Amino acid sequence: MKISEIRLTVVGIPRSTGFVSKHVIVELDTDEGLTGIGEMSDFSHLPHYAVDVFDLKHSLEDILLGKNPFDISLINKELTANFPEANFYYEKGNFIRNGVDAALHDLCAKALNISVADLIGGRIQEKIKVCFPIFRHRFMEEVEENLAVVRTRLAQGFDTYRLYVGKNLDADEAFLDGVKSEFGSKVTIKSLDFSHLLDWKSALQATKRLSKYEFQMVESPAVQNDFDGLHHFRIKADHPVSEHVWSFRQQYEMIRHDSVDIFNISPIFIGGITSARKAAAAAEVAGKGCLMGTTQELSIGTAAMAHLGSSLVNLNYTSDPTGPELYIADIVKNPVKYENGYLLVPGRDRPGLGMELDWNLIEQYRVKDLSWGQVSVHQLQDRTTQTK
Ligand SMILES: O=C(O)C(=O)C[C@@H](O)[C@H](O)C(=O)O
Ligand SMILES: [Mg+2]
Ligand SMILES: [Mg+2]
Repeated sequence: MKISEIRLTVVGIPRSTGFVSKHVIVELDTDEGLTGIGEMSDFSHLPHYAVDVFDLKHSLEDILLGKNPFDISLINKELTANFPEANFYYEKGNFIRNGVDAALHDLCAKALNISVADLIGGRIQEKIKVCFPIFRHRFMEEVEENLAVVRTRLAQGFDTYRLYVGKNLDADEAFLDGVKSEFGSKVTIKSLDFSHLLDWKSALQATKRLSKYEFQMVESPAVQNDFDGLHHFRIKADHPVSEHVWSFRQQYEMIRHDSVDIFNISPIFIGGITSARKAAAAAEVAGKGCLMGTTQELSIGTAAMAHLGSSLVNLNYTSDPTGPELYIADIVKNPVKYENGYLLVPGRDRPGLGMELDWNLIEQYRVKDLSWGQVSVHQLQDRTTQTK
């Protein structure tokens, strides 16, 4: 079997907050009539420049056309040579490799008539515990809006939340106070996520201030790649520390500096299912915990994570992917499902990722490229359309 054609389609899909995320859908055709699909999810992150999708298609054609899709390791090696790791959380090369690697997995599993989870080691869990995101407060008036989000989502079964913090601590505190008094033990706060916005000392002070409320861990409480800072924070804080993995060098440094307790691993930020499995294995070997993060994928990207999570032996903390619940629409006929705060892994009876494209929806949300339009740094950091 040989890859014979590549198609890249860009969609721009708003979230219920109004923020629009742009994604690239990848289709890989083969000479045997099979098509694999993948997703380069959420290009709407810093850095504030756009990948030229027309040009990208040509680069990928050079790498992929004529290759046997089962040569996943070889193809990943070539992808990494062309789109190298850059030690930045939102490095777009990782998004590109991720979309291709997902499509390869979909294609190979379809060729064998098995699911992707079965291709990569089989199923340890059929559902994955997830938390719902509460985006960062900038103003006090957002506290009530976010408590209303908890009210609505709790009724749908989401009993665990992660809170982005660090821009308005009074509002962060008011939110946590509101959650405690209104929902009590019915709601769990999984993490406070500082998103690298503060240096470790400021994050430590903020964490101490918010520690009168219960939460399970603290994420990204230092600037990016400050491995010593994360270590100092970790030694001084009572809570476990989690950090995203965005390159193998960075993961190695975090292990060497004993910077974290938990690795937040997601295919989008490390460049695919293949790399995410390596990162999870490294976490296991280093004796660290593991959870699956998110960029807020659509259903194809989320299904890829569900299959990955299903096969991981060390997924020992609540994970993050809830994208399909945040966007106002999806681009597949059969979106992934959530039940009682769990992401359900598509069944063994559905070959590949178990997703089928819906071209009516794609046409509705298709945009011509990844260009940005009007958006500010704070909107990108806080995933909001709020212009104040
Ligand atoms: O844990 C994180 O960090 C995220 O979830 C990052 C978010 O910015 C996410 O990528 C989003 O687009 O909302
Ligand atoms: Mg995070
Ligand atoms: Mg994102």
